[in-house]
Amino acid sequence: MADFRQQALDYHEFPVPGKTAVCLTKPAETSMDLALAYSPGVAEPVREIAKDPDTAYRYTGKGNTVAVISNGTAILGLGNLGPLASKPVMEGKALLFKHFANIDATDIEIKHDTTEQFINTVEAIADTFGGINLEDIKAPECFEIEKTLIERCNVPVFHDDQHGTAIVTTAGMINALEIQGKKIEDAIIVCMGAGAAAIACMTMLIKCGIQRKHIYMLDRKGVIHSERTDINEYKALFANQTTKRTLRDAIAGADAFLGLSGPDVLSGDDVALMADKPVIFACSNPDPEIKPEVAHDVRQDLIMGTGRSDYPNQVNNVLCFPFIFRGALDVRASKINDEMKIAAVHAIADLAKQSVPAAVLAAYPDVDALSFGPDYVIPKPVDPRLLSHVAKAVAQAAIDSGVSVLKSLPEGYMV
Ligand SMILES: NC(=O)C1=CN([C@@H]2O[C@H](COP(=O)(O)OP(=O)(O)OC[C@H]3O[C@@H](n4cnc5c(N)ncnc54)[C@H](OP(=O)(O)O)[C@@H]3O)[C@@H](O)[C@H]2O)C=CC1
Ligand SMILES: CC(=O)C(=O)O
Ligand SMILES: [Mg+2]
Repeated sequence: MADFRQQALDYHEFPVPGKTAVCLTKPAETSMDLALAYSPGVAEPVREIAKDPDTAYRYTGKGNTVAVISNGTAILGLGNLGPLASKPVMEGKALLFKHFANIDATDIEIKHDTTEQFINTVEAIADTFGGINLEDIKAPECFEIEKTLIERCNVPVFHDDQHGTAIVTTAGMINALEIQGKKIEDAIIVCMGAGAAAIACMTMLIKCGIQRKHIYMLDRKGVIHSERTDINEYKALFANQTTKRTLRDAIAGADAFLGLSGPDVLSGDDVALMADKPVIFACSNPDPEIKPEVAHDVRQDLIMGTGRSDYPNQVNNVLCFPFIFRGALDVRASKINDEMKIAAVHAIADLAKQSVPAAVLAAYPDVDALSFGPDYVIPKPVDPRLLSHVAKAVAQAAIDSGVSVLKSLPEGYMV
């Protein structure tokens, strides 16, 4: 473990600090190149954009850029460690945008006093980019921030921890429940955590068939129930009329547990109380709510997922955000709406049922085979088909729901 820590630090430090850099897309060798790139040539696109702002998509990189913006208030499951400490995660998201979807992402970490100040800062820079990916901003402020920015910005604004996580979790949960022979409308689910990711995941699961009354949501103080007077308006949407108060009360007989909280909050004894053939997605990063080996020691009939790359079933928003933005940017969607999100859910879920290409297996040397089943409920992030499947479904949904500038997919798109 000490070795891994040093390896991770070395990865970030060498051969140059950080994980991203800028590259040029045009020549800059000759005096003519410079005359075109800079003065006097650059004045021509300046004049065009001043006349018609839409031409920024034609003459600048705007249309292929996303800003990854954080204030560091909920960095993974590590908590509020401030904007600068969030930079490795934001650079990491930029790496994933580029590697998986060829989107040029810029990380921006914002220091602020008030929520309004944060919103104003993002609004002021939003036109520079083709889209805004909000990241690791804690609840409940994240809800107002995203809503207001969607209203005020001309480009798609997407809080990844809410919707990216919800899309991937829902895709995985649909498949895992199917493998366990459970109907989604009958499933009882315990959600540990009541923040950005948890609220969005439960909202999306309801849209895809889970019954609201079958959800037990918990925060640090226990079950969110209708007699609590200390809960915000977002948690209140999930307040049940129930006598259950603790995780132990809620987990007894539950079909599924979703962890979006912190490390080691679910014990083996809790897992033993779940219904037959349970599903556990312990998605807290970097340390899950329960270690897979602890859960598997207790139950053999379990489907287990985590947010990490080093266990089967990685339930992580990386399966979504590069690809949903790819689709949205490619048809110039003005927003990322529910139709696009639900299209992404089904594209991800369906891909797990198709046979896995050799390139994916090659990236997991410890795995002999991957096929739809308990250890493979969701595609691997390295699966090259995610790009075409998810981006195409999302782009088509944007067109069909009338939020795109392009009115049909470009000829040969993602074939
Ligand atoms: N795998 C994935 O793709 C993703 C995983 N996550 C993980 O989800 C977690 C939450 O992230 P996010 O929603 O953005 O953060 P927020 O700060 O918005 O929410 C955190 C929530 O978790 C609760 N919580 C934290 N620690 C505990 C604990 N020990 N016991 C019970 N509840 C706890 C908090 O309770 P209270 O309200 O009482 O403070 C709060 O409701 C993180 O661990 C993060 O890594 C997030 C996004 C994606
Ligand atoms: C994966 C991610 O976005 C998180 O843990 O916050
Ligand atoms: Mg995050």
